[in-house]
Amino acid sequence: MRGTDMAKQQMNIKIKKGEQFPVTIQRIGINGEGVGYFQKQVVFVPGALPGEEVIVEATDIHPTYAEAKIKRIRKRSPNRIKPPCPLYDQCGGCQLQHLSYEAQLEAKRDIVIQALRRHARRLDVDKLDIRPTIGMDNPWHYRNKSQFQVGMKEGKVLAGLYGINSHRLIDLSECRVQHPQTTRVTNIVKTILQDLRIPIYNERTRTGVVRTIVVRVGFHTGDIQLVLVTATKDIPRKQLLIDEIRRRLPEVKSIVQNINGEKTSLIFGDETEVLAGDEYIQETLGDLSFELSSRAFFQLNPLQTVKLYDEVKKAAALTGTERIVDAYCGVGTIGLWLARDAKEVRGMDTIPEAIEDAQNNAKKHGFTNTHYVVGKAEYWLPKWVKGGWKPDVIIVDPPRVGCDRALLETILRFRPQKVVYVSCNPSSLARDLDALAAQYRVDYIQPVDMFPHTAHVESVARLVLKL
Ligand SMILES: C[S@@+](CC[C@H](N)C(=O)[O-])C[C@H]1O[C@@H](n2cnc3c(N)ncnc32)[C@H](O)[C@@H]1O
Repeated sequence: MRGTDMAKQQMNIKIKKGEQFPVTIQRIGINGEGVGYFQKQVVFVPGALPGEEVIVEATDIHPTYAEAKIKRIRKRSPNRIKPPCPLYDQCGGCQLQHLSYEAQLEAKRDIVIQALRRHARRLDVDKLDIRPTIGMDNPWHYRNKSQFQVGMKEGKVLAGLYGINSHRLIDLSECRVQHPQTTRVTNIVKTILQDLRIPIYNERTRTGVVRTIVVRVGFHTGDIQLVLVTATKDIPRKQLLIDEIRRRLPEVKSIVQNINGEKTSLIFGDETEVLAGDEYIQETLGDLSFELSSRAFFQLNPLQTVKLYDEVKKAAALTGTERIVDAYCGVGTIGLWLARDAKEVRGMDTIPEAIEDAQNNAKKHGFTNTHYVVGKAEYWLPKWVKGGWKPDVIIVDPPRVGCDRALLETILRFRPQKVVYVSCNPSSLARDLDALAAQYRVDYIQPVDMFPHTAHVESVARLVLKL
């Protein structure tokens, strides 16, 4: 990311590894690190904050930038606070706990601005309406899903996240950004795995069975789903394991096994089996309820999701006569949020279970104006348009890589009135807005904080067709 961001600058870094020097931090970078300059060379300093003067030591030298660690803070930012989590320095989950929440919100808006300056050369960023980040009233315990890797250390089962820039597993028996139920369930499952001596997967030797414990909680329903991701289909003492989970965690409504035998950083494999209870859990957003199967994407911060979707609704400004596309629809949440105000909603997603959930969710609420299909957005949109079905508003909510070029080209070719771009990655947002700027005016961008204390920022961009 940094390499490609900086590559265009063709800068030759003369800093040497181990060299110590002062840096004044200018801004927060896309990964949450402080970014400053030393003799016009870009330096990334994890843990440093805008306005701080720090003495650093270069740790890694790249062709266009250096990475450095703080040796001493010469001038502290007034926004620096003591990170509330005792594991913050080790765990790689959060990057901004040392920054006050108000300042995090400002930094996130700035991250969006920086990404636009770098990747959206066609846009006059200074003239864009980039709004203050919408934050949370209480920015803790907001995550509805934990995905903790499982490991063994000195005969003890651990579950947690990998440490900063390392593959060392940090055992997290408590986490301040997770809903307390997710960590409680994980802790009990960890004990059960230990008691029953279920083999834990070893990444290095590629032996053992249990890889990841995934727990998803319905904030508004209290439903809990547990997914055990295993490297093999067989689990020694499987029935005993299921019985023990049911006995000690009767509140878990859905117990699922997902099999992933690949050497991959992806959590889930393609095969899923319900071990006990239901296939789905329920969650509600506003007055809509959703069935969620284990592999389907669902926003991780339900309290902010309602604010995010209200922003999408505001940006779409529907009158009831529009045909809309909910591209990258997941379980259909955005489209259903808007369906009452639209003539027709069509959505697509590559995960078949998500589409099945979307269809069930639409049916359950009695929507007859929705239509969901499995497949790539870049395949379906051109097909619909060629077939004579032309949407008035397109909502895209792609994964971090952004939209496929073919999808953008289809939008540019047939020119719907409005595009609402929901993005979890400012860099791909900026790149795609730059492409769309050939035909669209960026009316405004609204950042929303879905992940307090991390460097992630979600944005809703409203684009209107140029006259
Ligand atoms: C950021 S999620 C958005 C989900 C949904 N809009 C929501 O708010 O819950 C991105 C979704 O895109 C899907 N996806 C990834 N690549 C896709 C593609 N090329 N075409 C359609 N869907 C895709 C993923 O399965 C995932 O559900």
